[in-house]
Amino acid sequence: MGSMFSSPQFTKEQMEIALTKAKQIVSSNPVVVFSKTYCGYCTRVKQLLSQLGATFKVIELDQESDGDEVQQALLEWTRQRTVPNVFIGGEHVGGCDSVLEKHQQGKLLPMLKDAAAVPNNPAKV
Ligand SMILES: N[C@@H](CCC(=O)N[C@@H](CS)C(=O)NCC(=O)O)C(=O)O
Repeated sequence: MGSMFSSPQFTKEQMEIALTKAKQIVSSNPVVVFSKTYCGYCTRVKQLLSQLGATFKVIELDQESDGDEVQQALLEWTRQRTVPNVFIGGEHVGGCDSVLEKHQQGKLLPMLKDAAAVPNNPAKV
């Protein structure tokens, strides 16, 4: 019995590699959406970011050979296992609910601007 974040199916080295990869992607892109192609919540987030004119990097975990390791690494890093798992400006934002909430609060576009993920005069949604 390990902690709730233990990952008996992967080696420590696999997890280190996956975490390093996830952090490298997050630090080198203004917006990152860890996603799965069949996930409707992911589609919603990608749609909203597109409507806002944002540049964003999508990692479809169900299409990556190391997707399960990366998902496990994201759980250990962010305490979130589900997709979408969204980062803006290197900061963890959360899932679809969190992103939509930020948008409803009028906070999403400013975050995207701060991260230089949108042009100066993006379309309003
Ligand atoms: N409340 C979450 C729902 C996300 C969710 O349920 N995602 C599903 C896929 S549609 C998931 O990650 N399931 C676990 C998995 O795919 O490993 C959100 O707003 O992002």
